[in-house]
Amino acid sequence: MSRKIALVVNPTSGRGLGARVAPLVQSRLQSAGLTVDTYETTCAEDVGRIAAEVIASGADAVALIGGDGTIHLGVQVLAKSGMPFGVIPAGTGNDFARGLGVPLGDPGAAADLIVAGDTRQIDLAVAHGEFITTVVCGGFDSLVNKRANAMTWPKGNARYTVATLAELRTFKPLEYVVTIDDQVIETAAMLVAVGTGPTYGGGLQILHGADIADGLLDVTIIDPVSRLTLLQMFPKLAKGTHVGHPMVRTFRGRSVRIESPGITAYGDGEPLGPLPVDVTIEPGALTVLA
Ligand SMILES: Nc1ncnc2c1ncn2[C@@H]1O[C@H](COP(=O)(O)OP(=O)(O)OP(=O)(O)O)[C@@H](O)[C@H]1O
Repeated sequence: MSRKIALVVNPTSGRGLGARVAPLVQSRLQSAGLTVDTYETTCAEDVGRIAAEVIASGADAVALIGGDGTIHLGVQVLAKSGMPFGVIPAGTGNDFARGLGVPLGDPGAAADLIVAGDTRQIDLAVAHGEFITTVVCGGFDSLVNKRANAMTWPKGNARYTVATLAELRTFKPLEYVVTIDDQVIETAAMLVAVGTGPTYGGGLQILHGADIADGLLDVTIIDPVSRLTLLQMFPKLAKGTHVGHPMVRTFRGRSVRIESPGITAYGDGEPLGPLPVDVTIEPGALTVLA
């Protein structure tokens, strides 16, 4: 009997990329002999509702066409369900797909991973009662995230560059208390980021070397640096070569609390709520086709 795949499409992801790649992905899956039921979301709430329907329908797996925001919504329902979950990246950031090693910019190749059907278990972080698939941040980066989310221009990752330059003009280091398991760190810092996946902001390796299946949270603290030094760090973040910089500290742990007054925590690029935020880990919570 052929495997039954539910293909859930956010047509608005990546400014319409989701809608554009859906027919190609559907026909690739069908020509490989899979039975495909396609669902198109009409609003954010549809993602979780359809994911729950799919789990109840007895489908063998679910594939999501979308970006990190759509995946975040779907994972709230798919986590701990045991339902194998594949991703066709179609967003602007695609950091979850990047962390999994799913090919970007090649929906056919991403669909082939779903056809292959190999599964593995990966970890999820939990913060403010939500599953997080990539990074929780609270600091300079959450201000950049907030500004970038509100921008309609420029398109794609260039938004983060423009937002970074704008925030840099006025940003001052923040006072933090960061608790990693039993270790309490009181420090001034530019940002504190924690999570399971290595990147955010469309490929910035803030948690360079993070293993999505090691049962641990990775933490990066960037200590107070000048605006120029922070700016110079961005190309290094893209390559992961910021690690080893004397003002970059990295840690691993099972629970992390970030406290700093007046800052909002972001998770998977979406606002989670004001700090403090407690981040914990759910090892192996998601079954992925990748
Ligand atoms: N029809 C829809 N179905 C699902 N979500 C929708 C829809 N219309 C708007 N949205 C909103 O779109 C948001 C963003 O979608 P998504 O993350 O897939 O794309 P993106 O923002 O282009 O990419 P990325 O998050 O990778 O930067 C979702 O979090 C949701 O709130």
